[in-house]
Amino acid sequence: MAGFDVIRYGQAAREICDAGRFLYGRGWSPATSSNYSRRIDSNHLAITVSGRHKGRLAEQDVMVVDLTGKPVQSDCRPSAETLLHTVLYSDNEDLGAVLHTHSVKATVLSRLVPAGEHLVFEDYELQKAFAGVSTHEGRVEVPVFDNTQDIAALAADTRQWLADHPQQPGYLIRGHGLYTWGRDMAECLRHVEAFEFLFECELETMRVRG
Ligand SMILES: CSC[C@@H](O)[C@@H](O)C(=O)COP(=O)(O)O
Ligand SMILES: [Zn+2]
Repeated sequence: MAGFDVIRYGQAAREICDAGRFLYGRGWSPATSSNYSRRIDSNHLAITVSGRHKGRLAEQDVMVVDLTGKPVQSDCRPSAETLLHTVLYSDNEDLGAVLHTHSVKATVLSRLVPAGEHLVFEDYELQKAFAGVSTHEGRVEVPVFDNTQDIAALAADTRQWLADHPQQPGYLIRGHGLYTWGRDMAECLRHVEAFEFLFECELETMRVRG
């Protein structure tokens, strides 16, 4: 007994591999950066093995962990940032996928937001690409957490923030990248694209204003 449905694992692994090819192709997951996960059931998720090239993922590059981040039937090491994924799934049973990317725009913009401030998207039609947003007339607040190698501490900080702001679609880590999530992989990929478009708009606005 695997302890999880192997057919669902196979489907999750294929979705993760396809997402990797797309995100690497767009330049948003360079040089083995990034990690991706997909829920299998209420207690298991499929997640990328640490250090793998995201543009060339195959099924053996995707493993199963439980919601504490413990590997299930695998000798591989899961993503070093597994806890940033598991806290999201633990606190939201409707969550089906999490994508972490390292684009140039996310990285640069995260360094330009002053310490203690959020990035705020306002009056962009494309905000409606985020789940639950039906008008441009709202605010999407994106917190910027300081980067750290202490992933357990960062996971605790992100968990607290999400508990206080349950509708937000993602967060940045300064000088590092984006975390976003969705009910399924399609929604999660849409969120990555929406963030990237909005990051570019913000950076271009700053450039034009000087
Ligand atoms: C290639 S440096 C990026 C890593 O330090 C990390 O931030 C990352 O996104 C990938 O880590 P991984 O352990 O492969 O999931
Ligand atoms: Zn990273």
